[in-house]
Amino acid sequence: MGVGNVWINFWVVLNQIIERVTSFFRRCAFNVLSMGSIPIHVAFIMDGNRRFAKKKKLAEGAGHRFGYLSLVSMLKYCFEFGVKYVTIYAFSIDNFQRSPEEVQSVMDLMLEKVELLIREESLVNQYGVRLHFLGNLGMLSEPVRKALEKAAIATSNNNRAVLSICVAYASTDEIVRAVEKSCEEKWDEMNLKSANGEGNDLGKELVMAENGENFITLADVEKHMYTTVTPEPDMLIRTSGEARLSNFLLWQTSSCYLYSPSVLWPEINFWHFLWAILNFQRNNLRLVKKRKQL
Ligand SMILES: CC(C)=CCC/C(C)=C/CC/C(C)=C/COP(=O)(O)OP(=O)(O)O
Repeated sequence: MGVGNVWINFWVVLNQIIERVTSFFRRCAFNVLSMGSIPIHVAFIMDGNRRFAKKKKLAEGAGHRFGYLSLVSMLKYCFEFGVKYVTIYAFSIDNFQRSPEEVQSVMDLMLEKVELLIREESLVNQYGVRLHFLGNLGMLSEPVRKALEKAAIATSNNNRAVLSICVAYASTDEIVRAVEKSCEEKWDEMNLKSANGEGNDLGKELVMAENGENFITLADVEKHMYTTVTPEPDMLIRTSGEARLSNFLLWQTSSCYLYSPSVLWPEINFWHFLWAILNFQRNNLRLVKKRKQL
């Protein structure tokens, strides 16, 4: 055996030992934290990828590639910790206004990684995660849309957790669409009543509308949101120190704990995640009370 091979074997074994030791410490830390409340649903705004590339003097696209690695680590920590739902802001409708090269580069990355995520041995299958894509998917190119549909179908039998990936997403777009659908549904219902000669009911509804009562209810709108498969997030982590929602889950986050560490997304690590959970646990009692009052 050459000296080169000895070194390679040494590195492989060393990395395995490091992974086992860190995994042991992770489990210890999780066991301690599990005594407190665990968020059921965590959402991420993965901010700071381009700034990371700039800081490290890398090509812009490299920032998003490193960002993907952080995403995989965060998913692993979430699912190891027992989080059941994770939602990520992968591409906003506003992001389409970036240069065509950048849009293409993120789309290529998404295509490549979604293919990886549905492989048999992937993290998604290891943790039994169903992939759910939400947003105005009609804005995507056909190959990307087809790849996302394929991934959703390939993971549809996984039932231990859900990863919702928001692509071509804007919360205001989601709300407008849900209100439109609710109105259409209501009009159809009224037309049916009128066709069945139930004029009285129809009359009552028109009087209600004239009196300023709601023509459609919160429940009507909620039924048409993209997020019906998940409960509301308990914690939203946005990296790079920004404490804004940037049109992400505006409807769903009224009593969600927002945590915004100053670290850039590709730099986020286990300790940031742990610290986020600790902060969540400190604030959760107050938020649970608030939710009950709503
Ligand atoms: C399979 C899959 C879902 C892959 C997703 C990969 C990934 C990390 C996408 C992030 C996309 C994005 C526009 C992030 C925001 O950072 P930014 O570009 O706005 O960076 P900045 O805040 O520094 O400008």
